[in-house]
Amino acid sequence: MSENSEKRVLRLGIAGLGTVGVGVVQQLHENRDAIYARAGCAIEVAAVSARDPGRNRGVDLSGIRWFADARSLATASGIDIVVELIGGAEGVARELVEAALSHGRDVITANKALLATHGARLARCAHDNGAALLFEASVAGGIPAIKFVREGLAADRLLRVGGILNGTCNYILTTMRDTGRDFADVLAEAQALGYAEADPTTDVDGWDAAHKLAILAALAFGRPVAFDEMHVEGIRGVQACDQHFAREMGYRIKLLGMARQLEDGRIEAFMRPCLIAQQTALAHVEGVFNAVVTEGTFSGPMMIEGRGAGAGPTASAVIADVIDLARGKALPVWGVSPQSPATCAPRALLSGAYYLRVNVHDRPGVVAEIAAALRDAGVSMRGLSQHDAGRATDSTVPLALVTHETTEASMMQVMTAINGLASVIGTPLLLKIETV
Ligand SMILES: NC(=O)C1=CN([C@@H]2O[C@H](COP(=O)(O)OP(=O)(O)OC[C@H]3O[C@@H](n4cnc5c(N)ncnc54)[C@H](OP(=O)(O)O)[C@@H]3O)[C@@H](O)[C@H]2O)C=CC1
Ligand SMILES: N[C@@H](CCO)C(=O)O
Repeated sequence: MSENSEKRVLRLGIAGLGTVGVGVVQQLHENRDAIYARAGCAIEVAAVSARDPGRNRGVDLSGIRWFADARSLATASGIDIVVELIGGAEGVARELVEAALSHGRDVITANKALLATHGARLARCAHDNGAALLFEASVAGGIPAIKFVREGLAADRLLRVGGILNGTCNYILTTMRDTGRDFADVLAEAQALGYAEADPTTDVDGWDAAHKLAILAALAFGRPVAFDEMHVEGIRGVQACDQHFAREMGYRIKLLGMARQLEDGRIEAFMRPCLIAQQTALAHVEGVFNAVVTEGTFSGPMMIEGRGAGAGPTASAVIADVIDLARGKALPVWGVSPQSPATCAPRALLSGAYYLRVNVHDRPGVVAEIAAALRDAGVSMRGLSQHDAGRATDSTVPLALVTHETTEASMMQVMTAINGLASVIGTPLLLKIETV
């Protein structure tokens, strides 16, 4: 941190001037007085970097040094904090963050992919070099999710952490339910509205939300999670009929992530579409909103909800980290000294009740075949529903059932058996019914 004779100034080097980077520059300008009062010093954008120096970004960058190579911000003079807002688990973002931390320079990032994938190594690097690594914006945009878990619940023993962590998916699922439209149709709308990327894979296949869950789990349980072992499923398999069945059965479909620590130290973690009871608070987190839920031994269940993306909310989280550093408040990355990653329990060990939807040829004996698959796996059915309204001109019809408590291993056996039936069309959809 620098001092001069007139006032203390904290100088930022911002890498990435897209949605979030420009939001940070704008908010630092528009909310200058309040930020000054809270930081106790002036915050100055001393340097920036992006790919295209010629692009008009709608903010005044005059007098700010431009770096063609973002990695130079790691060691350049006149910079107190590197703010990495490029994105991606590899490439320039990773190289910049590693170089800055190795140089003992504090880093703020919104990059959940980087933290979920390389968090263990980065935490060690920050620790070894006496640098801070802050990442409030990486989970759920404007919601202070990191501070909520790491600082607010520091005294508790958390039993689970999770939530609805992707606004694009929540928007698509909410709109499908409210309008009866199909996934592809609503995805196209989400892209036109700017919620989903042109390549929506990271969002709709669950990876963005899974990155965020990995970060929350690391904070909740004090050590990073082996991200490549986490069970991740997206929402592409959800059809309009599933929304219909879910409503009829008293549920809503949400892309939900949940992590729990098992007694043997392994982490049970999944990000997948789930059914949750429609009378719960989490079921009413709608549209682009996100929510983080925790359950602590001492604090009990809690939920915080808000905007999980966008320039304003995300920039506000980035600047909150800047203010923390200005106040001299930097904590260990995962709230405790660096630890080796925890392994994830295999998916088969999950248990609970399940929803299964199968598109079938509407002819005698089909239900008996499906019931036999459940019987053979030792799964007890709680209810079954079929609607003629869903019957297609080719006499195929969706059929949905819910089970009593069972194991994921048994449901995987059911899925294998059902997939082999001649009467089944397409891929059946299996959703966990999650108690929240
Ligand atoms: N958008 C959101 O709502 C949220 C985003 N985040 C995270 O924030 C980060 C930034 O996201 P967002 O602002 O949306 O991303 P954008 O795609 O809008 O912006 C990325 C920026 O990085 C710059 N960039 C790309 N490659 C390089 C490079 N090699 N060297 C220097 N600059 C480069 C781009 O330059 P140029 O403009 O010249 O192309 C652009 O300015 C990501 O980690 C994202 O996951 C987190 C929460 C919410
Ligand atoms: N693409 C994310 C926002 C960035 O984390 C979402 O839709 O929630």
